[in-house]
Amino acid sequence: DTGSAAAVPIDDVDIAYVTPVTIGTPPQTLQLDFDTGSSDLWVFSSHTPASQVRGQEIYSPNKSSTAKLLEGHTWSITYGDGSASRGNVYVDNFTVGGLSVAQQAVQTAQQVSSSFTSETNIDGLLGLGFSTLNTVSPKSQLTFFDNAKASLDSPVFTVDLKAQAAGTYDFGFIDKAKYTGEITYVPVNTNPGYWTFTSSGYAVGSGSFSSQSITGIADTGTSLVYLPTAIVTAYYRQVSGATNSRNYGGYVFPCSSALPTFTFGVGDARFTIPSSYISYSPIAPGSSTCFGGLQSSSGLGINIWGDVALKAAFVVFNGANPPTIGWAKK
Ligand SMILES: CC(C)C[C@H](NC(=O)C[C@H](O)[C@H](CC1CCCCC1)NC(=O)CC[C@H](O)[C@H](Cc1ccccc1)NC(=O)OC(C)(C)C)C(=O)O
Repeated sequence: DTGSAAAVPIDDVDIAYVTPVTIGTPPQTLQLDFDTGSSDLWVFSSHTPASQVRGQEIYSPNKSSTAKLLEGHTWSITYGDGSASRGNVYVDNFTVGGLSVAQQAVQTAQQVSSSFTSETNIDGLLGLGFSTLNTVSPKSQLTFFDNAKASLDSPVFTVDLKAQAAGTYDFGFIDKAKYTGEITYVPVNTNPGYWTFTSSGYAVGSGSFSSQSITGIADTGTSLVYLPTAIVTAYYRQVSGATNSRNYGGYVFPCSSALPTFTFGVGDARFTIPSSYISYSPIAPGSSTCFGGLQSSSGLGINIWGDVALKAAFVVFNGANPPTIGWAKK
């Protein structure tokens, strides 16, 4: 089996991407944020209080002839940005881009935090991290990828995110038309459950490449790139007027400033993030001060290669044993 579905930016700065999925019988279509940085599949549902729903599509298990309540199971999750949700669990038919899983655990929200309510374009999340991170209790549940893996032609999914355009999530195959040159694979550390790998170093603009190990997670659910402070200050030293603003919570700079590119290494391969991705967005609509797409990870305790980096590559998440991650130019 294989599957392929679109990854569509939800706004004009690619803060997140959503992918259509269908749940139940007859099929109910929702737009989910596919997230390699977590491992819960949860949706806005008929159990979500109306006061917390603002236009999101919902899943109604009572309208699905194949839905079954997972008795006594609950879930509760809090993400890095402080947003949270919790609820109960059903199993039902679940399809992504032609790839179906018959008894997928679908976590129905009974409570979502205000940031989810206000994010009207996201109807829920589909976790693509390792199932060890799943929060369902008393028995944790498998991700869609883990459930589908045995039926896939190859135990992989690939991520091709684009700037202000629809990209794709492919399951079970590697589409040669989506990348150029070779794919460079490196090991993945699955503890505690992210796709953690080690980059071989970085360069700012046309500067020399600094070979150093940068261990971090490949996270489709994080918008920006968060790296060690020394690297980030070296970058913004090349940007006139850049400051690390406590007020705006990170590096900002005059939108008119010239920005260097940022290159990162994976093994012997080199990937360059265009300046336009790092000139992320004005701090407010129409402002001449811009917020950087590269920020310090010092407060996070983990380095994160988010969408700003993933957009610059074609990435293979290889779920074989042992798992690896592959990066290619496109
Ligand atoms: C609970 C654990 C098992 C897993 C958990 N994993 C994570 O927190 C990482 C994961 O990738 C989560 C997944 C996101 C949660 C919030 C909704 C969107 C998905 N990432 C995160 O928690 C990181 C948050 C993102 O970076 C937000 C996302 C966003 C999207 C739309 C609108 C506003 C904000 N972007 C964001 O803040 O962009 C700015 C900085 C430009 C404003 C953890 O490590 O704690």
